[in-house]
Amino acid sequence: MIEIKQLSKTFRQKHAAFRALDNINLSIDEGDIVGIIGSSGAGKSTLIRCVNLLEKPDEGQVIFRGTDLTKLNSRALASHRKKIGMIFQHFNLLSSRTVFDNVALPLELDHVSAAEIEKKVTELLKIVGLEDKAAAYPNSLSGGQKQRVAIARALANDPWLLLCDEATSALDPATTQSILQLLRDINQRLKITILLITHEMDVVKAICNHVAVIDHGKLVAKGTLQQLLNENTNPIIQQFINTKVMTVPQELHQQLRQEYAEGLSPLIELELAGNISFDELIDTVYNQFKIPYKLIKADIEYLGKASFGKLLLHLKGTVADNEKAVQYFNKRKIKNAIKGYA
Ligand SMILES: Nc1ncnc2c1ncn2[C@@H]1O[C@H](COP(=O)(O)OP(=O)(O)OP(=O)(O)O)[C@@H](O)[C@H]1O
Repeated sequence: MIEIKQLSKTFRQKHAAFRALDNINLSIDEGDIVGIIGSSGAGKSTLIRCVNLLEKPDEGQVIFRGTDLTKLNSRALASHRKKIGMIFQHFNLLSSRTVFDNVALPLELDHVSAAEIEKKVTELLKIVGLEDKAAAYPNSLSGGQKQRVAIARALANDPWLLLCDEATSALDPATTQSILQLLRDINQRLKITILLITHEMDVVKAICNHVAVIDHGKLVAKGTLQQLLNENTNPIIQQFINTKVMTVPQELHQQLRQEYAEGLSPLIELELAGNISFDELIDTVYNQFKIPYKLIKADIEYLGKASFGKLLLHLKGTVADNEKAVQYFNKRKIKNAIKGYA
């Protein structure tokens, strides 16, 4: 569907030049939902904007269904661009136009007849679940509804590819889920390929079948999420999973001693990085080492049989048994840190 080949982009300012994309190679298959992740400033937006030539790359090719977009004149490019829809974090709707007229805009610009516009917009509003809002103005809509309007507008020209630039970042978690569900439906029912940028693990987990990681303008990893997580070497992916800090609950924190003393038990933080499941870990601690424990906190993501995330365990075994458990964690390469004794 899309092949990005040796793509580079340098922003030149008066006294400085900044290489935002450095020799990116990425191919996206028909029907894929690909997520691009990376730290702030890594080049994600620049990459997605280069795909539809909103940003002109200095070098490289963007081959869209066999045509290199970088080689087209502006007229031919405009015609190919119709098959690439785009949605944005802040929706970019026209506040002076109704929902219907916002969705109709690309069709009006394409000189489609009024009757056809009526039919198409009605159909699109139905797809995004906003049939009853056709006459409303954007200001009267919720964030999720605004994004639905933007999605309907992006679908007006029956695109093959939909680019999403942090499309759910301004939405609450429940609305995010409903927009992701809509994007998944669009992908499956309308067979539209999706390329999205996100900084949210949940978005990748919910809908992406492939992930590309960008760092300082370079593509540093690509594959299924499972593959990338299993590789377990990429600090950006690790950062992406383990963003949450495990704070010790206040009451326990007050009892916590830094040094071991008789009668105290270790409070241990464990980091699961896909090499063991949460269930196996707990089973080993309890059934194999016979250590009674208290699970203080857990922030775990499940992906197939693997688990990712952090947990706080208060191990209440004998000193020798607790020590055996720590040796086991080390052997299984499970990062662990004793936060204190209580
Ligand atoms: N028009 C521009 N002129 C100069 N520098 C730019 C321009 N656009 C982007 N940059 C720089 O290129 C780098 C990559 O920017 P980009 O917006 O692609 O990053 P990003 O990964 O999308 O970041 P974020 O997650 O914060 O949106 C940044 O250092 C940015 O400052």
